[in-house]
Amino acid sequence: MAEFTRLQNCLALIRLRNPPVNAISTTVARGIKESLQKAITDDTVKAIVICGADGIFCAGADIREFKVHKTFDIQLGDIVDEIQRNKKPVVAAIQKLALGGGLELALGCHYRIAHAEAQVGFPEVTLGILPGARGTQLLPRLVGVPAALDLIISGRHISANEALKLGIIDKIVNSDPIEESIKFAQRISGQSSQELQMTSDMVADKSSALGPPKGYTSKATIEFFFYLTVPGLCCGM
Ligand SMILES: C/C=C(\C)C(=O)SCCNC(=O)CCNC(=O)[C@H](O)C(C)(C)COP(=O)(O)OP(=O)(O)OC[C@H]1O[C@@H](n2cnc3c(N)ncnc32)[C@H](O)[C@@H]1OP(=O)(O)O
Repeated sequence: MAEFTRLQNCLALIRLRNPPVNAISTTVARGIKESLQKAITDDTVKAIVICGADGIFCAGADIREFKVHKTFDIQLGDIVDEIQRNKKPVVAAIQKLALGGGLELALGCHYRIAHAEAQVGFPEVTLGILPGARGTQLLPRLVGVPAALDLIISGRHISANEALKLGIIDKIVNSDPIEESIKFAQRISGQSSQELQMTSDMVADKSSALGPPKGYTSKATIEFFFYLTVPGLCCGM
């Protein structure tokens, strides 16, 4: 499930809870969607923090459901779109792990604050799939196409430090990232929706200005580049 808490100071906290790794099951996805709706439609909420329970953000889609249904049906892409469409700033507080769909959820947020020991990555390739919930568009916007390809194709987990250097994470802390995210969300909750919209537009402009990386000129690479960067060309979630 996902727990919705209305905090003081005009903030809402959405906490993923699905032991042992807060994987995104259909129930968790529904909980996130409902919590987001509550936070977005409540005019007294000015900023939103998303975190995980029990010291871990999220290890991605719930592979227990995958084993039963042979497919993931969590509509995570819709959730990421909703976060991005919404005008209130959303901060992801990353403790320990943000993998697969967990990283896509965090990439959909406007800011990411991680604990120094956290790790992030896209392990989808180890399941024979590609990130399908906007990760293939959002990651290259932040880190560029070659680094995004490397992470998506290798499936490797990287440290918070490497993620910070690449630009995936905005800030690393040695203290509790949830507390830090709440403080940060409080600070930015004064930002007008117009300012936030301008920031989102700038990120979108930057991504559409990206061309295929120099030296990568084969037709297959260019097609893959567009697959990576153009929303809607991506399969299924
Ligand atoms: C579409 C697809 C989308 C959106 C995706 O997100 S695909 C990606 C799905 N996620 C993964 O493939 C991650 C797989 N898990 C791991 O790599 C590791 O388990 C871990 C790094 C998350 C933790 O490793 P470790 O500390 O060594 O511990 P264990 O491997 O022993 O795992 C601990 C328990 O957690 C359960 N687990 C792990 N990942 C998931 C998951 N995604 N969904 C459900 N449960 C998960 C794992 O089975 C262990 O459970 P128990 O055996 O202790 O009951």
